[in-house]
Amino acid sequence: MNIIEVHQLSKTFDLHILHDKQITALQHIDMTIREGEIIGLTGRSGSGKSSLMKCLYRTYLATTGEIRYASASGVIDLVKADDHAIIALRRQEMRYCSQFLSVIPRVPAVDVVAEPLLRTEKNKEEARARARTLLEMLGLPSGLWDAYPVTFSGGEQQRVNVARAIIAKPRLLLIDEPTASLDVRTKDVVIGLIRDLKQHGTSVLCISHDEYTLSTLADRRLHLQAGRITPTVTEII
Ligand SMILES: Nc1ncnc2c1ncn2[C@@H]1O[C@H](COP(=O)(O)OP(=O)(O)OP(=O)(O)O)[C@@H](O)[C@H]1O
Repeated sequence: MNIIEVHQLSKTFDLHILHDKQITALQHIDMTIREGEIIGLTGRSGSGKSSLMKCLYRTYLATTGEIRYASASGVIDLVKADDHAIIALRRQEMRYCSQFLSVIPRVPAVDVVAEPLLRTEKNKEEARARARTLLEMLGLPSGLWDAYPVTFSGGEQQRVNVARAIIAKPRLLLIDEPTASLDVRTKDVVIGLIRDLKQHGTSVLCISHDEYTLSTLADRRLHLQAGRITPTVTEII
């Protein structure tokens, strides 16, 4: 069964400060994601990968088209759904993990990671224990677990970000460059954790430029070129 069906999705930005110049980021996108499928999303810089992901997460509102999402409680069009429905989906079943951690001031790493569980789970200590397990698997030194991620290195922040994205086992995970700036061992851990999610039924759309990650993780690839999905990869990425 498809968890996502995208029909004729386009996204155009109107740049008011540039005298209403228009930038077309996505054009007539048709795509599907099956339950438990991992899709690798590739394409050159500026080809529209992040815009597509943000349209699926509704950070960006698509200009035209339809995104049918088979939620746990029925099919919903993510383009037309009201904001309350989108917020509920984000809390319960969809997660977007950008390349960069948006750091929450004065919240220790373990709570940043556990936060998606802390909202719902009664047993807060169990949620924190799960967060510590993930941080340990990802090789974040234990001395940093209670520190604030604002001062962490890029790779350390990325581990926190990935752990936070997967801790609540979302139904749909949109993840941008999860293995960039990680060493090979940690890369393998991230790949293993995302594969575990797939076993649990999670569908994943993963932007990556890393051939190792794509070849070991993705069931299928979609390639974007100037805002369109191309049937085959025709350019060097
Ligand atoms: N908020 C925005 N306002 C205006 N233009 C935007 C906005 N977001 C993206 N764009 C434009 O849309 C096009 C696609 O950008 P997008 O970030 O989706 O590409 P990308 O493939 O993710 O690139 P990268 O690999 O460099 O992250 C670019 O021309 C970009 O300038």
